[in-house]
Amino acid sequence: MGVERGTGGQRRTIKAKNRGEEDKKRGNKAEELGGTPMAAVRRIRLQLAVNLLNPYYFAIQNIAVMGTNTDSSMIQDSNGAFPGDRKITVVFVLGGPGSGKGTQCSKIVENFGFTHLSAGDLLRAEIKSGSENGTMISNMIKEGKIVPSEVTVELLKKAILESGNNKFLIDGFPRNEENRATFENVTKLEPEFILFFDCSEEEMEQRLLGRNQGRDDDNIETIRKRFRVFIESSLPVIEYYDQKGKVRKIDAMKPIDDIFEDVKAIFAVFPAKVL
Ligand SMILES: Nc1ncnc2c1ncn2[C@@H]1O[C@H](COP(=O)(O)OP(=O)(O)O)[C@@H](O)[C@H]1O
Ligand SMILES: O=c1ccn([C@@H]2O[C@H](COP(=O)(O)OP(=O)(O)O)[C@@H](O)[C@H]2O)c(=O)[nH]1
Repeated sequence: MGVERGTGGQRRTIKAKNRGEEDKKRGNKAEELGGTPMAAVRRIRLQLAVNLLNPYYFAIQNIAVMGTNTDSSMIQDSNGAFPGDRKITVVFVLGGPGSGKGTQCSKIVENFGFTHLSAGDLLRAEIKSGSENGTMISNMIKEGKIVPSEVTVELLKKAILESGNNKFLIDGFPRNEENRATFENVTKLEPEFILFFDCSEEEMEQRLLGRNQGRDDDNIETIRKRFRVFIESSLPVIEYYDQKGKVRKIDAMKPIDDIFEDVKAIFAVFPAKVL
Protein backbone atom coordinates (compact mmCIF):
# COMPACT_ATOMS: atom_id res chain seq x y z
CA MET A 1 0.00 0.00 0.00
CA GLY A 2 1.41 3.39 -0.94
CA VAL A 3 0.92 5.96 1.79
CA GLU A 4 -0.60 9.00 0.17
CA ARG A 5 -1.90 12.23 1.55
CA GLY A 6 -4.29 14.82 0.17
CA THR A 7 -2.73 18.28 0.30
CA GLY A 8 -4.79 21.22 -0.94
CA GLY A 9 -6.52 19.11 -3.57
CA GLN A 10 -3.32 17.53 -4.81
CA ARG A 11 -2.42 14.00 -3.87
CA ARG A 12 1.16 13.42 -3.16
CA THR A 13 3.05 10.18 -2.59
CA ILE A 14 5.79 10.60 -0.02
CA LYS A 15 8.74 8.63 -1.29
CA ALA A 16 12.02 7.53 0.19
CA LYS A 17 13.75 10.54 -1.42
CA ASN A 18 12.18 12.68 1.30
CA ARG A 19 14.18 10.74 3.85
CA GLY A 20 17.41 12.52 2.82
CA GLU A 21 15.69 15.82 3.62
CA GLU A 22 14.58 14.37 6.94
CA ASP A 23 18.11 13.30 7.86
CA LYS A 24 19.41 16.76 6.99
CA LYS A 25 16.73 18.36 9.15
CA ARG A 26 17.54 16.04 12.03
CA GLY A 27 21.19 17.01 11.69
CA ASN A 28 20.18 20.64 12.11
CA LYS A 29 17.87 19.84 14.96
CA ALA A 30 20.07 21.17 17.76
CA GLU A 31 20.07 24.66 16.23
CA GLU A 32 16.43 24.43 15.27
CA LEU A 33 15.40 23.56 18.82
CA GLY A 34 17.41 26.35 20.40
CA GLY A 35 19.18 25.91 23.73
CA THR A 36 16.23 25.11 25.98
CA PRO A 37 15.00 21.70 24.72
CA MET A 38 18.51 20.31 24.47
CA ALA A 39 19.20 21.51 28.00
CA ALA A 40 16.10 19.57 29.05
CA VAL A 41 17.40 16.46 27.31
CA ARG A 42 20.76 16.85 29.08
CA ARG A 43 18.90 17.17 32.40
CA ILE A 44 17.02 13.94 31.72
CA ARG A 45 20.23 12.14 30.78
CA LEU A 46 21.89 13.36 33.96
CA GLN A 47 18.86 12.26 35.98
CA LEU A 48 19.01 8.85 34.30
CA ALA A 49 22.69 8.54 35.21
CA VAL A 50 21.87 9.37 38.84
CA ASN A 51 18.96 6.94 38.84
CA LEU A 52 21.15 4.12 37.60
CA LEU A 53 22.99 4.29 40.92
CA ASN A 54 19.73 3.46 42.69
CA PRO A 55 19.17 -0.35 42.77
CA TYR A 56 15.34 -0.09 43.00
CA TYR A 57 15.20 2.22 40.00
CA PHE A 58 17.45 -0.14 38.08
CA ALA A 59 15.17 -3.05 38.98
CA ILE A 60 12.02 -1.43 37.62
CA GLN A 61 13.62 0.18 34.60
CA ASN A 62 15.36 -2.92 33.37
CA ILE A 63 12.67 -4.02 31.00
CA ALA A 64 13.44 -7.39 29.52
CA VAL A 65 11.78 -8.84 26.46
CA MET A 66 10.96 -12.45 27.13
CA GLY A 67 9.62 -15.33 25.10
CA THR A 68 9.54 -15.89 21.38
CA ASN A 69 6.14 -14.42 20.53
CA THR A 70 6.82 -11.83 17.85
CA ASP A 71 3.32 -10.29 17.95
CA SER A 72 3.54 -9.06 21.50
CA SER A 73 6.19 -8.85 24.17
CA MET A 74 6.44 -9.73 27.81
CA ILE A 75 7.84 -7.05 30.02
CA GLN A 76 8.98 -7.54 33.55
CA ASP A 77 11.60 -6.21 35.88
CA SER A 78 15.01 -7.82 36.30
CA ASN A 79 13.79 -9.62 39.47
CA GLY A 80 10.64 -10.90 37.81
CA ALA A 81 8.58 -9.11 40.49
CA PHE A 82 7.39 -5.86 38.98
CA PRO A 83 5.19 -5.36 37.09
CA GLY A 84 4.93 -9.14 36.86
CA ASP A 85 4.53 -11.28 33.76
CA ARG A 86 2.69 -8.84 31.59
CA LYS A 87 2.17 -9.51 27.93
CA ILE A 88 2.03 -6.04 26.45
CA THR A 89 0.13 -5.23 23.25
CA VAL A 90 0.70 -1.84 21.64
CA VAL A 91 -1.18 -0.26 18.74
CA PHE A 92 0.09 3.09 17.44
CA VAL A 93 -2.72 5.41 16.32
CA LEU A 94 -1.46 7.88 13.74
CA GLY A 95 -2.92 10.46 11.37
CA GLY A 96 -2.81 14.20 10.82
CA PRO A 97 -3.89 16.69 13.47
CA GLY A 98 -7.68 16.61 13.63
CA SER A 99 -8.05 13.37 11.68
CA GLY A 100 -10.13 11.95 14.55
CA LYS A 101 -7.56 9.82 16.43
CA GLY A 102 -8.73 10.76 19.92
CA THR A 103 -12.40 10.39 19.00
CA GLN A 104 -11.94 6.84 17.72
CA CYS A 105 -9.58 5.89 20.57
CA SER A 106 -12.35 6.59 23.10
CA LYS A 107 -14.60 4.17 21.23
CA ILE A 108 -11.90 1.50 21.05
CA VAL A 109 -11.36 1.83 24.82
CA GLU A 110 -15.11 1.33 25.44
CA ASN A 111 -15.38 -1.68 23.15
CA PHE A 112 -12.04 -3.46 23.39
CA GLY A 113 -10.68 -2.55 26.83
CA PHE A 114 -7.51 -0.84 25.68
CA THR A 115 -5.87 1.92 27.73
CA HIS A 116 -5.61 5.13 25.72
CA LEU A 117 -2.27 6.91 26.02
CA SER A 118 -2.36 10.17 24.08
CA ALA A 119 1.20 11.46 23.85
CA GLY A 120 -0.16 15.01 23.44
CA ASP A 121 -2.32 14.65 26.58
CA LEU A 122 0.67 13.31 28.56
CA LEU A 123 2.74 16.30 27.44
CA ARG A 124 -0.05 18.75 28.32
CA ALA A 125 -0.39 17.09 31.76
CA GLU A 126 3.36 17.49 32.23
CA ILE A 127 3.02 21.23 31.55
CA LYS A 128 0.16 21.49 34.08
CA SER A 129 2.10 19.54 36.72
CA GLY A 130 4.65 22.36 36.90
CA SER A 131 7.46 20.06 35.73
CA GLU A 132 10.81 21.69 34.96
CA ASN A 133 10.29 20.69 31.31
CA GLY A 134 6.90 22.42 31.24
CA THR A 135 7.96 25.68 29.62
CA MET A 136 9.99 23.92 26.95
CA ILE A 137 7.10 21.53 26.14
CA SER A 138 4.62 24.40 26.04
CA ASN A 139 6.80 26.37 23.63
CA MET A 140 7.25 23.37 21.34
CA ILE A 141 3.48 22.69 21.24
CA LYS A 142 2.69 26.35 20.51
CA GLU A 143 5.09 26.14 17.56
CA GLY A 144 3.72 22.78 16.41
CA LYS A 145 7.19 21.24 16.86
CA ILE A 146 7.98 17.73 18.09
CA VAL A 147 9.10 17.54 21.72
CA PRO A 148 12.47 15.72 22.19
CA SER A 149 11.95 11.95 22.15
CA GLU A 150 13.53 11.32 25.54
CA VAL A 151 10.84 13.43 27.21
CA THR A 152 7.87 11.80 25.48
CA VAL A 153 9.20 8.24 25.73
CA GLU A 154 9.81 8.65 29.48
CA LEU A 155 6.19 9.77 29.93
CA LEU A 156 4.86 6.86 27.86
CA LYS A 157 7.05 4.32 29.63
CA LYS A 158 5.95 5.58 33.03
CA ALA A 159 2.27 5.40 32.00
CA ILE A 160 2.68 1.82 30.74
CA LEU A 161 4.51 0.70 33.88
CA GLU A 162 1.96 2.36 36.17
CA SER A 163 -1.05 0.93 34.32
CA GLY A 164 -2.61 -2.35 35.37
CA ASN A 165 -3.65 -2.99 31.78
CA ASN A 166 -1.74 -4.89 29.12
CA LYS A 167 -3.26 -3.36 25.94
CA PHE A 168 -2.36 0.17 24.93
CA LEU A 169 -3.41 2.57 22.19
CA ILE A 170 -0.55 5.00 21.79
CA ASP A 171 -2.15 8.00 20.10
CA GLY A 172 -0.19 10.66 18.19
CA PHE A 173 3.16 8.92 18.64
CA PRO A 174 5.71 8.18 17.14
CA ARG A 175 5.73 11.47 15.23
CA ASN A 176 9.16 11.10 13.68
CA GLU A 177 11.85 8.51 13.09
CA GLU A 178 13.70 9.51 16.24
CA ASN A 179 10.52 9.01 18.33
CA ARG A 180 10.11 5.56 16.82
CA ALA A 181 13.70 4.45 17.36
CA THR A 182 13.84 5.81 20.92
CA PHE A 183 10.61 4.06 21.91
CA GLU A 184 11.82 0.77 20.44
CA ASN A 185 15.24 1.02 22.10
CA VAL A 186 13.88 1.96 25.50
CA THR A 187 10.86 -0.35 25.74
CA LYS A 188 11.78 -3.12 23.29
CA LEU A 189 8.09 -3.12 22.35
CA GLU A 190 6.98 -3.57 18.74
CA PRO A 191 3.52 -2.32 17.77
CA GLU A 192 0.99 -4.99 16.79
CA PHE A 193 -0.09 -2.67 13.96
CA ILE A 194 -0.52 1.00 13.10
CA LEU A 195 -4.01 2.42 12.79
CA PHE A 196 -3.66 5.26 10.27
CA PHE A 197 -6.45 7.83 9.85
CA ASP A 198 -6.26 9.27 6.36
CA CYS A 199 -7.99 12.64 6.00
CA SER A 200 -7.66 15.71 3.77
CA GLU A 201 -6.08 18.86 5.17
CA GLU A 202 -9.20 20.89 4.37
CA GLU A 203 -11.32 18.57 6.51
CA MET A 204 -8.75 18.44 9.35
CA GLU A 205 -8.45 22.22 9.35
CA GLN A 206 -12.24 22.64 9.69
CA ARG A 207 -12.36 20.08 12.50
CA LEU A 208 -9.48 21.68 14.43
CA LEU A 209 -10.93 25.17 14.11
CA GLY A 210 -14.19 23.79 15.53
CA ARG A 211 -12.60 21.63 18.26
CA ASN A 212 -13.04 24.32 20.89
CA GLN A 213 -10.98 22.74 23.67
CA GLY A 214 -9.09 25.94 24.39
CA ARG A 215 -5.86 24.51 23.00
CA ASP A 216 -3.04 26.97 22.28
CA ASP A 217 -2.18 25.15 19.07
CA ASP A 218 -5.66 25.06 17.47
CA ASN A 219 -5.18 28.38 15.66
CA ILE A 220 -4.75 28.65 11.91
CA GLU A 221 -1.06 29.62 12.03
CA THR A 222 -0.03 26.69 14.26
CA ILE A 223 -2.39 24.30 12.48
CA ARG A 224 -0.59 24.93 9.17
CA LYS A 225 2.79 24.35 10.87
CA ARG A 226 1.49 21.07 12.33
CA PHE A 227 0.37 19.93 8.86
CA ARG A 228 3.86 20.61 7.53
CA VAL A 229 5.50 18.71 10.38
CA PHE A 230 3.08 15.82 9.82
CA ILE A 231 3.98 15.54 6.12
CA GLU A 232 7.72 16.01 6.60
CA SER A 233 8.32 14.02 9.79
CA SER A 234 5.38 11.74 10.59
CA LEU A 235 4.50 10.32 7.18
CA PRO A 236 7.94 8.70 6.83
CA VAL A 237 7.22 6.75 10.05
CA ILE A 238 3.93 5.52 8.61
CA GLU A 239 5.75 4.57 5.42
CA TYR A 240 8.35 2.67 7.46
CA TYR A 241 5.63 0.54 9.07
CA ASP A 242 3.80 0.22 5.76
CA GLN A 243 6.85 -1.47 4.32
CA LYS A 244 6.64 -3.95 7.21
CA GLY A 245 2.96 -4.63 6.34
CA LYS A 246 1.81 -3.13 9.64
CA VAL A 247 -0.35 -0.21 8.50
CA ARG A 248 -4.15 -0.46 8.69
CA LYS A 249 -5.40 2.55 6.75
CA ILE A 250 -8.81 4.03 7.54
CA ASP A 251 -10.77 6.53 5.44
CA ALA A 252 -11.16 9.22 8.10
CA MET A 253 -13.33 11.51 5.95
CA LYS A 254 -16.48 9.58 6.83
CA PRO A 255 -18.88 10.27 9.73
CA ILE A 256 -17.63 9.15 13.17
CA ASP A 257 -19.84 6.06 13.48
CA ASP A 258 -19.04 4.83 9.95
CA ILE A 259 -15.34 5.14 10.70
CA PHE A 260 -15.79 3.13 13.86
CA GLU A 261 -17.37 0.29 11.87
CA ASP A 262 -14.13 0.11 9.86
CA VAL A 263 -12.06 0.35 13.04
CA LYS A 264 -14.06 -2.45 14.65
CA ALA A 265 -13.34 -4.75 11.72
CA ILE A 266 -9.61 -4.21 12.27
CA PHE A 267 -9.85 -4.73 16.03
CA ALA A 268 -11.82 -7.95 15.54
CA VAL A 269 -8.51 -9.75 16.11
CA PHE A 270 -8.81 -8.73 19.79
CA PRO A 271 -11.48 -10.07 22.14
CA ALA A 272 -14.35 -7.60 22.62
CA LYS A 273 -14.76 -6.25 26.15
CA VAL A 274 -17.53 -7.93 28.13
CA LEU A 275 -19.98 -5.05 28.75
N1 LIG B 1 -15.34 11.71 11.48
C1 LIG B 1 -15.50 12.93 11.97
N2 LIG B 1 -16.31 13.81 11.35
C2 LIG B 1 -16.47 15.07 11.82
N3 LIG B 1 -15.86 15.54 12.94
C3 LIG B 1 -15.04 14.71 13.60
C4 LIG B 1 -14.81 13.37 13.15
N4 LIG B 1 -13.95 12.78 14.02
C5 LIG B 1 -13.64 13.70 14.94
N5 LIG B 1 -14.29 14.85 14.70
C6 LIG B 1 -14.19 16.12 15.46
O1 LIG B 1 -13.00 16.75 14.98
C7 LIG B 1 -12.25 17.31 16.05
C8 LIG B 1 -10.86 16.64 16.08
O2 LIG B 1 -11.01 15.27 16.45
P1 LIG B 1 -9.97 14.56 17.40
O3 LIG B 1 -10.48 13.19 17.67
O4 LIG B 1 -9.69 15.45 18.57
O5 LIG B 1 -8.70 14.51 16.41
P2 LIG B 1 -7.15 14.16 16.67
O6 LIG B 1 -7.08 13.41 17.98
O7 LIG B 1 -6.75 13.34 15.50
O8 LIG B 1 -6.45 15.49 16.70
C9 LIG B 1 -13.06 17.08 17.32
O9 LIG B 1 -13.80 18.25 17.59
C10 LIG B 1 -13.98 15.91 16.95
O10 LIG B 1 -15.20 15.96 17.65
O1 LIG C 1 4.55 12.47 20.58
C1 LIG C 1 4.20 13.66 20.58
C2 LIG C 1 2.84 14.05 20.60
C3 LIG C 1 2.53 15.39 20.57
N1 LIG C 1 3.52 16.32 20.53
C4 LIG C 1 3.21 17.77 20.54
O2 LIG C 1 1.86 17.97 20.93
C5 LIG C 1 1.14 18.64 19.91
C6 LIG C 1 -0.30 18.19 19.91
O3 LIG C 1 -0.35 16.80 19.65
P1 LIG C 1 -1.71 15.96 19.81
O4 LIG C 1 -1.42 14.57 19.39
O5 LIG C 1 -2.28 16.19 21.16
O6 LIG C 1 -2.72 16.66 18.81
P2 LIG C 1 -2.98 16.58 17.24
O7 LIG C 1 -2.05 17.58 16.64
O8 LIG C 1 -2.74 15.22 16.73
O9 LIG C 1 -4.41 17.02 17.15
C7 LIG C 1 1.93 18.37 18.64
O10 LIG C 1 1.70 19.33 17.63
C8 LIG C 1 3.36 18.41 19.16
O11 LIG C 1 3.77 19.75 19.36
C9 LIG C 1 4.85 15.94 20.49
O12 LIG C 1 5.74 16.77 20.44
N2 LIG C 1 5.16 14.63 20.52
